[in-house]
Amino acid sequence: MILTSTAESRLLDKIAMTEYGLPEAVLMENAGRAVVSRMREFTDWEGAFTVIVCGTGNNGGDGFVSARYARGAGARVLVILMGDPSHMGESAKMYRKTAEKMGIPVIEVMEAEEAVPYLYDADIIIDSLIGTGLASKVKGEKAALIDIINDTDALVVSTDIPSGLVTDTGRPAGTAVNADFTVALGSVKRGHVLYPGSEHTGRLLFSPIGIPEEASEDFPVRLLFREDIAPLLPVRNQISHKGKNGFLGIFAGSSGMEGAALLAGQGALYAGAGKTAIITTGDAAPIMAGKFPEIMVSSIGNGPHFTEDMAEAALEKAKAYDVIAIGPGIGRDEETVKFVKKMVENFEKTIILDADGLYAAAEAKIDFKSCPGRLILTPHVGEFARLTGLSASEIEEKRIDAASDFSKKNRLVLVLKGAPTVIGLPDGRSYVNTTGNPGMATGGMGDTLTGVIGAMAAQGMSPSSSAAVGVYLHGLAGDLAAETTPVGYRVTDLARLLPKARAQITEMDE
Ligand SMILES: NC(=O)C1=CN([C@@H]2O[C@H](COP(=O)(O)OP(=O)(O)OC[C@H]3O[C@@H](n4cnc5c(N)ncnc54)[C@H](O)[C@@H]3O)[C@@H](O)[C@H]2O)[C@H](O)CC1
Ligand SMILES: [K+]
Repeated sequence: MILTSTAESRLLDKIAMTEYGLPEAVLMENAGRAVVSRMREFTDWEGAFTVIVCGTGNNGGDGFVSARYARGAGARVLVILMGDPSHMGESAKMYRKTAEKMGIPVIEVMEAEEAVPYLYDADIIIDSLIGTGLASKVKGEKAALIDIINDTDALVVSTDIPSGLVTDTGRPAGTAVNADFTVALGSVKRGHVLYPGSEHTGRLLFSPIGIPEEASEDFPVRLLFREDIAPLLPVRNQISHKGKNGFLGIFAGSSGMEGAALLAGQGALYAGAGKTAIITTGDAAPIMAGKFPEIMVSSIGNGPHFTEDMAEAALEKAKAYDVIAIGPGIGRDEETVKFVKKMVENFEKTIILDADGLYAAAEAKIDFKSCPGRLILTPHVGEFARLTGLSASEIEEKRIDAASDFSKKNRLVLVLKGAPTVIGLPDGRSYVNTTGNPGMATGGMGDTLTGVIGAMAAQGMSPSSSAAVGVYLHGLAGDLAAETTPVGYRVTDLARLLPKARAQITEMDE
């Protein structure tokens, strides 16, 4: 499913109207009706005192349509209109008249205070004050009205996007409605999935409004749902044997940081890699040996961490692997930085670069475009800040564009971890993941994800698909873990749920 910016959602409306001949009034009718029909599953309109708060834009127009359908569903309805009615567009004006013709009371208010008696009495409030047309910081009486809506204990349903939320960034423009439900109309917007927009949105529902799918087929940002992932998963047929499911070599660990390497290996194991090897340093190997009988642990050179002179032997060893991962627990010694540089600039198959492997890449100023291999980088915001020179807040402000700009410029796959995780593709398109939860913000989750993505790539998937499936699966396993223990579940609990998550994806596909 596509994820749109404000400009893209406006373009979609325009294409629908001009190229497909769908009048604005039809889109608006579909929108207003969708809000009421999608909510039937979650609330009983019958007898509910419903106050529809309308602005003077098309979001308000949707609200006048919703008033009719809520009435039709048995609710007692009343419309509060705030703003200069002369600003209303033709469709919105028309639907106001329709509602009034049916005897639906429309109360024009200039001050938020006037709306107080109705709002505090409401069972349900439909928030149709401002949608994607938010122009700047919400000012004056509309801001006060939003704060009153948030203060009531009515069930709040936002039309298209919570009023006051900036569609492109998910940030409140001064203040924003805290909705219990938001019905996204025609497309899911970036503000619905970017933090804190995802909190203001509440439970996100989606409804098409008649815009043909073709209109958006080349839009660059897509949300990853199960139906996007299922077709990408390699089918494990009966005769499949470990050789077919690929060989992943994980160059990881150092003295005192053996755990990260083991967690990456564990992630690969439970994600179905055919064979998994951990290659580590002389001092770290004995600590790891035997922890997972299925994982071959070997070492190159002696000493506490990787050094440049180990690179030749490592590249020799790496010939046996289909995919390698570099980084979990390798440390930041300058010799290790040189080791990583040699590996990344000479290995010709797929490399997942993570954790201190990313630190090394930034320190050594590796020119990713000139590397012979297919790269997948998996930074969290801090590692990405070091790679790009952007600050963490600059990145969070434009997480989707920051990821896709970087992946396009460096012609690689970038997994920008966080809420939500964004996958930038070499051609500048991007995926936004829809699985995962706050319980996953703990040490070792990233190491595990490296192993999961490595396992997907080892099973023959392209770097883009490996990243998409790996991130989705990892988050889904985290959601399964959270079902039993909301917070405080261990990374290992998540890893052990990977096979169940994978089965859940393929089962539902049959
Ligand atoms: N375009 C279409 O074909 C369809 C759009 N749909 C709905 O329309 C809105 C977008 O409508 P738009 O007319 O562009 O503006 P809004 O109604 O979202 O907002 C304008 C409204 O808000 C007030 N306002 C704007 N900025 C501020 C501010 N900073 N402070 C206070 N008030 C502000 C302005 O005065 C107007 O009253 C979209 O979200 C959909 O809901 C249909 O769904 C489908 C057809
Ligand atoms: K709204």
